[in-house]
Amino acid sequence: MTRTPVTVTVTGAAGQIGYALLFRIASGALLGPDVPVKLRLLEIPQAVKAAEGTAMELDDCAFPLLSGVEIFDDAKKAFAGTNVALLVGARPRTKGMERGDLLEANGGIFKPQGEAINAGAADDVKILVVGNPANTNALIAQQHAPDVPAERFTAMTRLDHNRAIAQVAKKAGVAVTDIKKLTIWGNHSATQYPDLFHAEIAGKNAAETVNDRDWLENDFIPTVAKRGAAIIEARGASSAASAASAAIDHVHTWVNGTADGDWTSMAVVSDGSYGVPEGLISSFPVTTKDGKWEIVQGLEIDEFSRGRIDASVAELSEERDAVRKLGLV
Ligand SMILES: NC(=O)C1=CN([C@@H]2O[C@H](COP(=O)(O)OP(=O)(O)OC[C@H]3O[C@@H](n4cnc5c(N)ncnc54)[C@H](O)[C@@H]3O)[C@@H](O)[C@H]2O)C=CC1
Ligand SMILES: O=C([O-])CC(=O)C(=O)O
Repeated sequence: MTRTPVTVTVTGAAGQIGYALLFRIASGALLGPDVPVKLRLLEIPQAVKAAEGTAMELDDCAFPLLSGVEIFDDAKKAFAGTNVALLVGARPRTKGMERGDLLEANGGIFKPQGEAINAGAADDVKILVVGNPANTNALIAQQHAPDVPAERFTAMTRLDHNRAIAQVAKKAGVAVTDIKKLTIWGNHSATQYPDLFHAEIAGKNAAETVNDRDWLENDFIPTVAKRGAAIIEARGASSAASAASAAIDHVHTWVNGTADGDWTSMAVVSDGSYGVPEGLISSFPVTTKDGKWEIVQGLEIDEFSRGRIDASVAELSEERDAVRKLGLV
């Protein structure tokens, strides 16, 4: 039986993450090797031509699962009927821009995109916001889509999650597949808290197995939290292929489920769990099943972890206050 193609909308399609992402979606990595996809690319008018070039290359790959590519510079059209929306395009911070300016500029993108998703996306739409500041951009879009269940709006901390797994595996001299139950808490920013106290290495507590508190506090946490800046320093451009790979992982896990005995990190709308104020889009440990996520409950949070989680969540509250003042939420 031939399946109906799933419609996937990608914003910022002509950007560097878009270039790394689209080919993997079309190859089947996003949804699975038997799921045909239809791509809808959204760009600003100046970048439509570049998106057309990428679409030509997608044609040239003759991907068996790709049933069509359409390009738009109008959000309402791009999100009409979409099942999966990957919101990658955002306004980067430029010289002389204050944080408030950045939030305002992104509000100008994520408010209309939230409205467009509300107006025309498919009933089962799932949204991943990658464009920074990802958590607050997701909050802005979610607040302008009152008819879409809030839990469908998520923001990406899977890149941080994957970065943390890679660092622990290297430190412990094990395979990345031996690391389970890693959690990124809070904001996708330098305040994020990668948590090893609930993680496992080959079935044993990760923090105890590593048994190196100095490394955990002064190497592991800052390395993961500042990895984005380190990549920019080394590459002269921000993470692109790894960000695209994490976006694929995020949606694939959301749709296909977490493995038994493991969880992942996703920034999702808080229900008040772990003292995170309700409504903030904050990263938590989550399990997924049948296309739905659930926050892992009952983890004991010690004083050290409490302080780290609270600091990152306080930053999210400040960002929410700032966009409230701008009338964006
Ligand atoms: N959450 C995460 O872990 C990560 C997030 N990022 C963020 O992802 C975003 C994209 O990164 P890159 O692809 O490297 O940037 P880029 O600058 O190469 O591409 C962004 C693209 O978005 C487009 N765009 C701007 N406004 C748009 C709008 N209103 N509608 C549709 N498209 C629009 C631009 O024309 C451009 O082609 C940035 O905000 C970056 O900071 C990057 C890495 C990791
Ligand atoms: O810092 C940036 O612009 C890119 C980013 O979010 C990351 O690499 O984590």
